[in-house]
Amino acid sequence: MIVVGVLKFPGTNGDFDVLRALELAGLRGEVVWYKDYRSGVYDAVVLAGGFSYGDRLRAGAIAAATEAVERLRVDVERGVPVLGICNGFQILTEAGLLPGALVPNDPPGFVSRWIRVRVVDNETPFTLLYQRGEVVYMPMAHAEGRYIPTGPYRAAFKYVDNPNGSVDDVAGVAVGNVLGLMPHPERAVGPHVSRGGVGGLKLWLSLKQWLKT
Ligand SMILES: NC(=O)CC[C@H](N)C(=O)O
Repeated sequence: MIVVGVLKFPGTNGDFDVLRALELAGLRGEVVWYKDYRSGVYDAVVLAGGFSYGDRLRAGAIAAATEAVERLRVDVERGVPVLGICNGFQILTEAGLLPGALVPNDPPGFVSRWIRVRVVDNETPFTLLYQRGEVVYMPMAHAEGRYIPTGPYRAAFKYVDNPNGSVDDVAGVAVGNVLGLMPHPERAVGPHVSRGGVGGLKLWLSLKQWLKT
């Protein structure tokens, strides 16, 4: 049976929403506490959002130094699709699994509102059902989401109205089967989880198609 692991650290708070979104797409998800994470178990892995370790040091920095992320690295090398949402994206950049850094917003402060993003790469396991250039609506909720490249990178999503000062309007970055995204596709799957936006639904359905379930 196909199972998507939803990795949870102390302070992760988006895991339940991810489970619900997976379920709506017809995928089976399983929350896995970081200490219990093993490589070779999951068909795909989602790092849910939140405030791992209270965002101490830098958002994502402490989680990135755990054994769980070393095990995740093994799965990435084997081609397992991995999605980091918001704090999950911050963990992936801190771990060097995605290029660049996510630094405090400019202008500074926590921004929680619905925004529009444009899909620029529809060749990832999480975006194949979107049209290239399609604009989708999703909520954002972060204080450290300003993307700064540190070398070459492939943007997967771009903000339509840049809310945080990200270089080149970058909202999401992909490398191989790894995708990081600042806004929350798990909170844009229908009225039960959000106020009705469904811009994230195709992301979960894309994964389902990619996994051929
Ligand atoms: N929603 C989240 O994942 C929060 C992200 C992060 N802790 C920040 O505020 O930047």
